[in-house]
Amino acid sequence: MPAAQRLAGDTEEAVFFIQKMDCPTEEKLIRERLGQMNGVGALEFNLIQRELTVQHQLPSIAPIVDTLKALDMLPAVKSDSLDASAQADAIDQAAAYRIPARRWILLGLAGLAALGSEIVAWTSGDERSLPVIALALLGIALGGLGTLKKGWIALRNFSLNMNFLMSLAVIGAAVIGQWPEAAVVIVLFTLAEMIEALSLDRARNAIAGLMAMAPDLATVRGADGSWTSTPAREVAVDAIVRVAPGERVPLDGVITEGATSINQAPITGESIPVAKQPGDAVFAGTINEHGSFVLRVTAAQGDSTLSRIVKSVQQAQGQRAPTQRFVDRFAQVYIPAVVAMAVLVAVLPPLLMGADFHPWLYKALVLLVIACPCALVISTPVTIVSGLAAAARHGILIKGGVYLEQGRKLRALALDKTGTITFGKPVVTDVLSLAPSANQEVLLQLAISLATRSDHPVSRAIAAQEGAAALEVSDFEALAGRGVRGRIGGELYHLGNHRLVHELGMCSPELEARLQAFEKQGKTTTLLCRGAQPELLVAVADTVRPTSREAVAELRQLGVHVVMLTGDNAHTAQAIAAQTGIDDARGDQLPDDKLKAVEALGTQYGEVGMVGDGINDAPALARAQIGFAMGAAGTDTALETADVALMDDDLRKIPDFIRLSSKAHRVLVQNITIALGIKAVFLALALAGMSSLWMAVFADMGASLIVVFNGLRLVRGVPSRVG
Ligand SMILES: Nc1ncnc2c1ncn2[C@@H]1O[C@H](COP(=O)(O)OP(=O)(O)OP(=O)(O)O)[C@@H](O)[C@H]1O
Ligand SMILES: [Cu+]
Repeated sequence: MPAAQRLAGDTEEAVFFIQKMDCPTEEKLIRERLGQMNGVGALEFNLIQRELTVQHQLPSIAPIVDTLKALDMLPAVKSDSLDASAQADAIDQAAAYRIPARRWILLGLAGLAALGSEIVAWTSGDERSLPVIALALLGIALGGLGTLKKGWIALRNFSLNMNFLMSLAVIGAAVIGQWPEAAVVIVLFTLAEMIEALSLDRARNAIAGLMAMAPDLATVRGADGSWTSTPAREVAVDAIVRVAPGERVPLDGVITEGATSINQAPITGESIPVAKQPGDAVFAGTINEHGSFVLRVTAAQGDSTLSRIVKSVQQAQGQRAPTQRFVDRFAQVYIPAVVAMAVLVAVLPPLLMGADFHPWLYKALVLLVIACPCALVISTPVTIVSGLAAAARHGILIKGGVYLEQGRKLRALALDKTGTITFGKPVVTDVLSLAPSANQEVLLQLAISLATRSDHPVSRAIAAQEGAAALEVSDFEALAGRGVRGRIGGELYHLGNHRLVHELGMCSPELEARLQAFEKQGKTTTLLCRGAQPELLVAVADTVRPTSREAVAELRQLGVHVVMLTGDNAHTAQAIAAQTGIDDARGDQLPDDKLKAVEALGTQYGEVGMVGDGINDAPALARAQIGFAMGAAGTDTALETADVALMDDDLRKIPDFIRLSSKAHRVLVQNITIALGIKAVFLALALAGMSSLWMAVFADMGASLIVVFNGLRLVRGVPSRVG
């Protein structure tokens, strides 16, 4: 197979919708032809969406279209970076594609003709009488011309594919006088292809079904204040939309009036209603339970969180998972090997042993049918897509089949504390003046003035304190992992943690003892230092999420070592870890320490996952085999950068993800075993002369159906938490 050329410099991209591309054999054919064209680079196939993405450097896409047409692929242009106006050509064909009734009727008639031919041959005892041949030809003409045509194209392009093998088998059967059998085989094969196309549609619908959750219409306020029903896709950002009780939210937005509770299951997978009030974000597709409310639209329909989830799942399934790559490589060797074997079977026994020519030729034809790896090749993508779709429904967005396959191998998981194990919304619990003479009010005002300038959760907690108005701060600077500093009224102040105080050389045994008392209660301590003197101590406490403890226990059951990595001090880390059931907690971690910790976990345990907010742990997240982000429904970056994004803040979704990964793995192994097992059985039967052609086709069809339905089983859901 020609490798895709590496194109240097800028490339253009065109996306085609190819209705006829529903079997991996078509992919192979296209890959072989387009791969040889000058100026064509990477090709990306998405069989389930029937999409082909071509990177190229051609002045126009016409030659690509011509090549595809010559292969009888009937491409429709979905997008073309050279010609933006081409876009409308085929946007929703994938969704609208159905097998036309005409084809089913033709196939039914073909089946009757084939059956008739079989019956006449059987009752008359003559397989080569005129009526038998006429009926068989009728069956082939009605049901098999498509296959024969594709077979001919494959032959012209020297591509050994399923259609070619089938055509050869049918022609071979006719040549040796097995007319009824030739007709039955081709009808069965066509039927199998149609059923396979249908089942792929089901896999695709698993994804499209996600999108269908957002309503098409929105009630929008016009300039005159009246409400009109408008198609959601036409509603612009900042429009004002009303949502009635029981309705689904049509677009992403922020509530401006009214309060309600919303079932966010379509986004987060969690059906417990969430209370919403003005200022809260709501998502397209979620269900408004009680109140009626008004929202200001924050994203057009195509950019809504739900759309982005769907796009992300579609992209994810376009990338090949490791098993799929293996299966594809295997198929490349398998087909030629079986074909070579068929040739030997047809030629050797008659030549060497003077055996009868006919029975061996027949066996060879059966082998050709068995050579079709369709079931094998289709089994993996169907399983992966089903798994990705099931996860998305459960509020877990997996960015590629790779991660779905890898999840079950996780042996260690590093968690960040603030916002991951805890809510990340600390509140001030204690304020303590360290200099007895000083005025605490004034010190607190200074602390608030500095804290107001920072977005760090600890600073935000302090800034939220009641106090006199914030003072002017100059030379403000944030000190990562430590705190902040700035000048107020000409004097330099530091506001930061224990580490900062040490680095400034301001700690004392007395202060140490005071700090420890708070830290051991799981509180985070912050000190305000004037010049060279710590003067005010502020302790803040964060609440552990109730789901964290359960998640940690489940992870441990799954054999995953859980580690807490936090920038907070070691005592606080220990205290919070104890509340959560984590026995390995590491505090005082700067971003670089977190990275090193993840690396060390990798060598000690194997595959490592990391959950973080991506601010102070971006390097560690990138280094982990799987980087998780939480609460992705609200933040764009988390949705985009994580390998696996949890749409809400429930850590229990990680054990769910691992279980889904194990289940997907089991289904993959089953599918490969079934596909290869059936082939092996029929290989033996064929050589023993005990399999007929139609049995081989039937077995092939059966195997395809079994693996597809087995794969689709995954859509039904994420394995439950109990047990
Ligand atoms: N802007 C700031 N204002 C106040 N304190 C800060 C600030 N930045 C850092 N700190 C102090 O430094 C510590 C470490 O901060 P860092 O941002 O590295 O981790 P974190 O967000 O607290 O915890 P985690 O690593 O679990 O997310 C904080 O616990 C806090 O005490
Ligand atoms: Cu100290």
